[in-house]
Amino acid sequence: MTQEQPIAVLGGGSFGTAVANLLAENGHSVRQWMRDPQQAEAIRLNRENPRYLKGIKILPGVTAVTDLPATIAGSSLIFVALPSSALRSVLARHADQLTGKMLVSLTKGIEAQSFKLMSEILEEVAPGARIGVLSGPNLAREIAEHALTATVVASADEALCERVQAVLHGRTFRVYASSDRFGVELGGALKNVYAIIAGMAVALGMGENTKSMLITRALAEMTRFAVSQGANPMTFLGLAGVGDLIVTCSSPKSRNYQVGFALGEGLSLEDAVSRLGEVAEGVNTLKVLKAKAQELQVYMPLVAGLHAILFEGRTLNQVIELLMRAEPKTDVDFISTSGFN
Ligand SMILES: NC(=O)C1=CN([C@@H]2O[C@H](COP(=O)(O)OP(=O)(O)OC[C@H]3O[C@@H](n4cnc5c(N)ncnc54)[C@H](O)[C@@H]3O)[C@@H](O)[C@H]2O)C=CC1
Ligand SMILES: O=C(CO)COP(=O)(O)O
Repeated sequence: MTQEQPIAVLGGGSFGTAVANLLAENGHSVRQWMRDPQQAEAIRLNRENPRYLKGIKILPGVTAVTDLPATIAGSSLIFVALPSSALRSVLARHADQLTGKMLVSLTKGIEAQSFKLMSEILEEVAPGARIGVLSGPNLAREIAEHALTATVVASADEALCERVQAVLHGRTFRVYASSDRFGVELGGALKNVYAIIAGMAVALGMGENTKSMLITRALAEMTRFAVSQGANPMTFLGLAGVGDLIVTCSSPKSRNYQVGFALGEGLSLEDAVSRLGEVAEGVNTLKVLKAKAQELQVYMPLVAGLHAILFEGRTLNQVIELLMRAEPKTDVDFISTSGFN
């Protein structure tokens, strides 16, 4: 019997660890690459990630490794769970090894200067690779603790979607397929910004009406932006759109929500981010999104409001006053202007 090649997961953080464990649970041999040799050694010895997902046992099928060229060479399917700020630089060094491989981005961010999504960076770095993204309401700790969870794999490459479904589907994890890679990936990146706002609202003791208004108007705003980029608004009604928006805006387990909550408690942005000690992609996404919306003249009052508080010295009360007094608008305007029915 031929032995299956190991599957690679790049990234030693919460999500890489959760996905590596899921794959191992389904009987696959997994190489989880991380840059920190001490962390890899600790996982080999204690079967637990010393820094992320504490208390979760890492299954024997997961091997923590630090040799990236060997990890890439040994796998035809590679999941990338690196922060958006690191993805390009880590993979560009090994571009010549990536031809023909299936690369699936788990990263929910946008590159600072270029405004590129992670799969677009992968395409640039590895033009000969087969590319997909995985996105949905997927809090790492809940996946690791076997909460029933669903996600979306998106790619124009149907065989890639089928392979990802085959390796990840399990007792507690369901994978839906989509051909709208752009919409699925954009949804995952944009919702992080609104989770910061939602966390802030909770810290400030705002009511349930307010939370519902925020989430719903956030969906309108992110869909409006996506439509301006040529995306299909229907994707935003799926798991990777409204699904991920709901979980990230309602859960104290979300790191972006935690940053917002800390801001609402009165911490500075710098202190909020350093208290977290993990990646909160929404902070960078906010900066690039505000600039892009302005350039494209897309109306995004929540993004503009959060940006004004964090980077332009406005107070929360000033921003709330502006938002509530803005001229009356129609409710689901983003659908009627899109050209989609
Ligand atoms: N944690 C979650 O619940 C989910 C996270 N994601 C996304 O996955 C991506 C990664 O997030 P997490 O694993 O949660 O982050 P994390 O903060 O838990 O871990 C980040 C990991 O990346 C490593 N890293 C940072 N810079 C690096 C570099 N230059 N080279 C190599 N490794 C580097 C860190 O050492 C750490 O192991 C983010 O884009 C996030 O939005 C997506 C879905 C769920
Ligand atoms: O993307 C996530 C859930 O789907 C995780 O969100 P945070 O990065 O805010 O923890």
